[in-house]
Amino acid sequence: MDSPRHLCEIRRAFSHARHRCRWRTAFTLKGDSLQDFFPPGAAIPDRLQTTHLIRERLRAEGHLPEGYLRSEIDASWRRSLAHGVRGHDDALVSLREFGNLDDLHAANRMLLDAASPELDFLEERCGREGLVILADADATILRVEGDAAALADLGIFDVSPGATWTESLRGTNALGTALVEGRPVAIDSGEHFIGRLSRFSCCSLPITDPHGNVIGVLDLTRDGQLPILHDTPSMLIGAAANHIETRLFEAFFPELFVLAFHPRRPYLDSTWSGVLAVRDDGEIVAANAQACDLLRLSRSELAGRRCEGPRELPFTALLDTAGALRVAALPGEYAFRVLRAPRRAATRFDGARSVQALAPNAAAHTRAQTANIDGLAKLAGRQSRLLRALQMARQGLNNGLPVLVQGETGTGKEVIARGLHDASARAGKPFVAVNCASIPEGLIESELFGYRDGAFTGARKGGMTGRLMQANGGTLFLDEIGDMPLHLQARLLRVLQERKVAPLGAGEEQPIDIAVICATHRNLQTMVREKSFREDLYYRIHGVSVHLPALRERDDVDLIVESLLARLGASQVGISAELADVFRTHSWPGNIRQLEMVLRTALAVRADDEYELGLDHLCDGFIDGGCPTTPGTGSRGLIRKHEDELIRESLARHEGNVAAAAQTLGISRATLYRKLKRLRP
Ligand SMILES: Nc1ncnc2c1ncn2[C@@H]1O[C@H](COP(=O)(O)OP(=O)(O)OP(=O)(O)O)[C@@H](O)[C@H]1O
Repeated sequence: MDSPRHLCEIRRAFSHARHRCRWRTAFTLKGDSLQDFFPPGAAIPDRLQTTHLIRERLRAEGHLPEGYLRSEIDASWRRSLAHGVRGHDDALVSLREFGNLDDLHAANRMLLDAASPELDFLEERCGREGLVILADADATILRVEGDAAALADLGIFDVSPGATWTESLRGTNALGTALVEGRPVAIDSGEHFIGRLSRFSCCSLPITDPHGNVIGVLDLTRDGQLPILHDTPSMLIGAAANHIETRLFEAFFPELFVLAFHPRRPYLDSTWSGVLAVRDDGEIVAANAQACDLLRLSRSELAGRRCEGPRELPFTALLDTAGALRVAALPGEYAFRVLRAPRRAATRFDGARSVQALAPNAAAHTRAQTANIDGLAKLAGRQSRLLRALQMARQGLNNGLPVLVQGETGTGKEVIARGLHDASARAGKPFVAVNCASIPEGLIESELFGYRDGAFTGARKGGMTGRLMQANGGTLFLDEIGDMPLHLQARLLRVLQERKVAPLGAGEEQPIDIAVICATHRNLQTMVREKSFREDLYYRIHGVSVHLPALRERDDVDLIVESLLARLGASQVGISAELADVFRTHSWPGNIRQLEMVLRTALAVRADDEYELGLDHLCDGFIDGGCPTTPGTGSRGLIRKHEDELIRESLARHEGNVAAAAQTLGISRATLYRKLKRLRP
């Protein structure tokens, strides 16, 4: 029940907050009582008072009163609570320092390079007011500019490269919350979940790559409350994020034209202009959010279209005879500027040039020698055989050999495929995963090969770029290759041999440059003997083979538990010796995925102040007869039941939004769709 006195206090502070004026004063948060933070007689900011009282209430009564925080902050505080973050005492929040800063920087080289000029500029303009921070897509800080020492004296001592600021670890904070929300977020002083951060305000903007994937976040953190109106620093940081995204177009597509356009010429250099990456022949490969808004088409609708005139798009883009891209808009429609022409002198689009231009260049290759190789070592844990196989696979990929990853379900095949891509010369290029088991049979062909406008009844207007072409220049990961229908195996074989793709309904073939990783839990040799898998395709994809051991065969379950707990935002939690023993000897039919579910369940049932998981946190019958340890029997059923409940819960929480539910569950959308098939009556 609400305590009337407490509610009254919060209401009073809340109504002051509504009418507050711009406030700025020096204060230091040290103790537990709000009065301790201010010199006698100093004005206490209203929002800080409100949030302080709410935090007190939460501590005393264990629940968050409704209706006092802004709705996005309220939602974030509730998520913070669900993650077990403690608003008053974050002494136990350890810094999840990235093991090796060189690795962290190598893994984010493209983002760092694109952001570097903006960070220097922002430091000059806003460095005295606070900190300018760039973090990666996991909220791990890459670079900090500004007077970090001054802010450290005031209580933020853990803002440094390598420190992770996910919401699950540190509660509501602009960096972590902007990544969860996928949009710009401002956190005003006391709105931080952890009391220690109350005197600071931050605004963060996610940074997306040209395909629309969030790859980082830019943040401005200042002492004191947020100004009511957008002030110069907040506007500068918004423009900076935009410039970084445009520069990423140039870094992502060195072989393409990058164009800016806007209906009004003076706006061409502004943050409102649309940006497109366009091939020599006018085909659009990528578009920024503003381009989508201006043309009223989504990214996927734009990709693959040609700028061919009024019926397609209101402009044309073609090479002239001198090899320069000429863009012409309908009269009065758009103004254009070519931001960057391809590095090589452009010639008319032809297969030979295209493949050459898309092949990994020497610089990328050198980068890949250093980038993320440690990531593979981490994935291999203490399995020296696996590490050797992964090193061979990486070399194989760099030399154009396909890699086949085999292992039982849940052993981490997709994780390994991504790790190999990240450690290869194609790191930073597209990694396109296709789950051959989750796409309806009738759609696999169009999904893989794409189609031209009008290729078949019901085809999307403007056609669609297939997954093979989307992976051009990068890596194609064909998961569950054993489930690919026979007739498509023949088409895939042809693509792998000829390195050319013809979208459905198109006569001409386009050259393609991809590295290929396939994975399966099936025994392909048996399938070849039974004639359900083509022998020639088997030998074509079986370049370097990586066999992933089942969890019961691994002697480093402890390392995997550690990495899973960290990923679940519970790196401060450990496991008891007895539980470690049980984990080591269990047969784990569902492998790492099953272990992850068990840990998720155990974390969910532990009390807030418990930092060691023990046998008591296991589901009933996990150890005794109720959870037998032989594969394929009751244990799988029990784990499945928990898994199904988590899936239903997550879908309900996200009102049926599969992408959001998959993100919360930490699985890919394709995996969630596959699991949903099982849930259907
Ligand atoms: N080395 C690892 N450390 C920690 N977690 C891991 C590791 N490998 C895999 N995982 C986690 O285990 C789960 C299953 O991994 P993944 O989907 O890659 O397995 P899979 O073999 O492809 O599964 P399936 O056969 O069902 O497609 C994922 O949640 C993944 O993040």
